[in-house]
Amino acid sequence: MSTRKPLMAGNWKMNLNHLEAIAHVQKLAFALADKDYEAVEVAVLPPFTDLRSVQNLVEGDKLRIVYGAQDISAHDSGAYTGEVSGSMLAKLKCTYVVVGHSERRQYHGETDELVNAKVKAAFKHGLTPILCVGEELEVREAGNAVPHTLAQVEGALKDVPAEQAATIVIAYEPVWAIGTGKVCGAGDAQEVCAAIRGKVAELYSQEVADKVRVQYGGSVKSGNVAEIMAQADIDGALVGGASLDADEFVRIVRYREQ
Ligand SMILES: O=C[C@H](O)COP(=O)(O)O
Repeated sequence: MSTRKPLMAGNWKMNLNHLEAIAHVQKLAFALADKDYEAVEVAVLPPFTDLRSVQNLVEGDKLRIVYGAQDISAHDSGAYTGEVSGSMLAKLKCTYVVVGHSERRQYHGETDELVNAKVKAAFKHGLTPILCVGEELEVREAGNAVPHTLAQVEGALKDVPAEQAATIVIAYEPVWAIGTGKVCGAGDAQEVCAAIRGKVAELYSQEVADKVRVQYGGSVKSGNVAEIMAQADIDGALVGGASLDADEFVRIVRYREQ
């Protein structure tokens, strides 16, 4: 039986302004009971502009919800217009930061090298990366989902020490399942997530691999989360669209009750 605590994280993407964020987190806090936080870790990943408001709420009301950002600069500081540094996110007491989301890879040209630099920047500033990996539809159809995804894992972890790697969260998100309503079959998701853990064991050790939490992401909803979470190598979900509906996200967090 795994001792890894499941992480249910809501990636809001470019949705909810800071006022909406406050209302949303209040709703989550109101609906979640102590036993929910004991069973799983609940995280929200709002846009940068919401982080201060979420921090004030979480600290002011001592909420057990944690939060993080959706991206991080590979640079520490300086003339990088539009970028947000790891030290800025750490100052806002972020726990997590999403790195290498397929939308960043696709629309902002992020390469494995840049993702690797961002993973290192996150660790440098005491943030836990949620490293996103996963294949496009044509890659899956060609039968290359596993090698494609493992190459992304290896690229992102290049020169990352074992003690840091053991704390990372890796989110397997098949690109074709993101926001499409097409969820990856639980067995297929398990196959890739097990291969990800195997790759971490190969790069480091089985001990490190056993500590790493591997999430599934891609059209997760209350109706499919229980089957996904029943898989041996899946330790949580990275939820996009369904995390914008507080009631639905709470149902996802409570997947064990289904
Ligand atoms: O980060 C979250 C994923 O991109 C999944 O998004 P989705 O749940 O809307 O498919």
